[in-house]
Amino acid sequence: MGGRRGSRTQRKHFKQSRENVWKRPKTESSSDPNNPAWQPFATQNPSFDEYYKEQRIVSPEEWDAFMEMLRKPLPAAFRINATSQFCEDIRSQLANDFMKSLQAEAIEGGDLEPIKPLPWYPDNLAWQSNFSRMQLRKNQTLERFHEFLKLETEIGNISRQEAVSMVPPLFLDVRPDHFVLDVCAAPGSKTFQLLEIIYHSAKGRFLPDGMVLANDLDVQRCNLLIHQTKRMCTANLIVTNHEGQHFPGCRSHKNISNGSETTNNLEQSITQLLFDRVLCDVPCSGDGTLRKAPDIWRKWNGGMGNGLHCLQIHIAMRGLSLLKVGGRMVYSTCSMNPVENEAVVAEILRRCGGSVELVDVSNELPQLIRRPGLTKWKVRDKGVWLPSYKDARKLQRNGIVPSMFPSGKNYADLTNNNQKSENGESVNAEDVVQPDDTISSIDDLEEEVSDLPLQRCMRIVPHDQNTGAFFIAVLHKVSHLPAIPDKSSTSQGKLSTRSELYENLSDQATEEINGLEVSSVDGADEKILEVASKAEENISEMALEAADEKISEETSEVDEKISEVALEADLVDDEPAGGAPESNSSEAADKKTDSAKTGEKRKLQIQSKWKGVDPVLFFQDETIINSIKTFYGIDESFPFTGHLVTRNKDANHVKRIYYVSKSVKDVLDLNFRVGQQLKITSVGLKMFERQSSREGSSAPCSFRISSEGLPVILPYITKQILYASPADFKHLLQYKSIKFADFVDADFGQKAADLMLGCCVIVLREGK
Ligand SMILES: C[S@@+](CC[C@H](N)C(=O)[O-])C[C@H]1O[C@@H](n2cnc3c(N)ncnc32)[C@H](O)[C@@H]1O
Repeated sequence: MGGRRGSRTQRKHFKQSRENVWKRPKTESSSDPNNPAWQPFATQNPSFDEYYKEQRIVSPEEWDAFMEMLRKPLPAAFRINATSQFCEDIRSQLANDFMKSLQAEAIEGGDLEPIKPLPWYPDNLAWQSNFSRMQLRKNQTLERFHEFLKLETEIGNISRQEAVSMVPPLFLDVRPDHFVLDVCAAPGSKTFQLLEIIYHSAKGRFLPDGMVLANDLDVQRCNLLIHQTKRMCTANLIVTNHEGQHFPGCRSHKNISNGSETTNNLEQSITQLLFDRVLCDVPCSGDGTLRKAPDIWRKWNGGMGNGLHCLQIHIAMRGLSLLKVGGRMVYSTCSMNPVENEAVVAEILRRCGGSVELVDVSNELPQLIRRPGLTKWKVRDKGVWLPSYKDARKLQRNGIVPSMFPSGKNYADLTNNNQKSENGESVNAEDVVQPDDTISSIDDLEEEVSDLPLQRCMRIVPHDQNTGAFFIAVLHKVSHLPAIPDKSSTSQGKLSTRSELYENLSDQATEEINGLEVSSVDGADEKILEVASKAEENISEMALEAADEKISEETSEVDEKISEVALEADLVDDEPAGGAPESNSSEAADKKTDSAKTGEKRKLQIQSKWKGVDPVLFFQDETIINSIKTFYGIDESFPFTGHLVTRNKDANHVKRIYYVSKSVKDVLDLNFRVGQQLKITSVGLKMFERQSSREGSSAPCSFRISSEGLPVILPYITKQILYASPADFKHLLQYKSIKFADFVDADFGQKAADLMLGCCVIVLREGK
């Protein structure tokens, strides 16, 4: 493993295992029970039983209850969007209407409570219904409730999300001014939740000071995320498409403004993209979702977690390196497997050597039932139990690494009697055995126990509170990460992992310091001593920075490849479902022939560092901005300068103008300064759109306000805005055209007649 080659293999492995979780093969028979070919999913798998019984994730006495719950369909869960203006109405409709009206149906089905708020989720904002998704879809009596869920989801007032998947963001302790990185974010349920938390805790201020950067490796899944988060109408989100383990460092040495800043603001602009909070909800084997995706029963095998372990460590390590000192990171998976969970956490704690602590959160969310993390577990490979790395060596299991085991020990380090193995690692000669040596009985083997406080991790199991399973660990960065050698996975003479880069770079830095120290002692040069001590302080930072540069060079190559593939597959060139400012915007190409469109688009994309991705540009055309300001009478206090972005360099052909928060603007500024390291697939809130109708294009202002952006700018609009009575508002919705004289409120009719040609805003006046 390690290096680019390793990560590609891991990605392939991930994609294969991913299918287990999300896809049912097309060839499989339909789910119609009247079809004779139909077979229900087998909800058993002997290897699963053997594996988890041995891992003791639940006690032997609980085993049957655990398995029984795993075989039941998962109840539907959803969250009310705390920032929605209808939040209170929805909560009360659930508590006062649906809780009662669904009772009869629930009793018939043997459940006591039809729907209930999840007791551990703050403010009764998350609910669980004891009806499965299937029941909701099929049962006539539940139709009204199902329709309610569908409609409110579409509008963005509620989000359907598995109950346990709501847990990780709650442990992140996000505040409104935080910069949050969601490293593996698609399809975006937790991103949406994070944005909600940021907005809700900002308590109605103009826009929160914080932002969320949602990243995912998979461009198609990024589009799902964009679609999902579009319902939030946010200016505080950036969506990027990178490998999490190689996420760019964005560190600038220069502090140059784009010309839009005052000196005061310039002093405060950021020089490195670091985050207050990081969520690493990493790719995993997903067996915690068995109740939702029962096809996993058939495909599950004990090796699935082993193949993801190293990738998970790399993503988590990158997350930690992008976390500010003092910041919090949550590592989570929807897998029950200790190799993907406790083993990963243990390895990152070892690599961070005291700079990162595992937080005891037992006092947080006390109503959430969870189990402490394991301190002992075993590794299974190709049907054989391996209690320690020593055993993996004996059996020459190349895919097994020391970090998968509780001690994390590479036993070769502990002996004097060493020899070099094939891959350059030391092996105790006594331990070298033939591959056909087998381990007969697991009971004969020595059991490893971790000495790290892994009981502070949390495992949620299904039968504790009728949910799916999840694993969560909360980490706190107390100081800069050290330069750590990655002994567990080193291949000789090759820099392949980030930690190896750290090691190598930190060695160089140490040599420099040693040199300086010698000369300073010899020449008693105080200046040199000062520089030396400063250099020493900065070792890990230097290592990080140089590693970032190396990694980001490598990443851009691979990411360009991904872009090419996406372009070929027409993923990038299509207008996305949500219409957000994705890389695929086709602004410049409007009203041109297809080939001219393609030519122009390619030209624009060439200006971008990322192939197939239109660059994000600050929109600074004063003529257009002033015409918008004047036409809508936008109050001077509305922050315009530097907050408008587009994907098109040619102002005459800009079709959409997006609005970004101050936090996002700062990140975009930095991204320019560091040579566009971020591959941005979506950013900003669509605020203005060029009028396309004939009447509209002859209006004094050629841009209309988009409905997504309206809530943000509404309080600042002083012209082209009218307040209608409910009766007139209804008429406006009902009829395509109305004569001014026909409005019920004559004054409203007169004001409407006085409007300038073009877009206007009609606000519904409160009725009686
Ligand atoms: C468990 S899912 C994340 C679910 C998401 N956090 C949510 O709540 O909706 C894992 C995600 O990781 C992405 N992924 C896989 N390998 C990755 C990598 N190397 N870097 C970043 N993302 C990756 C997958 O595309 C997938 O969307």
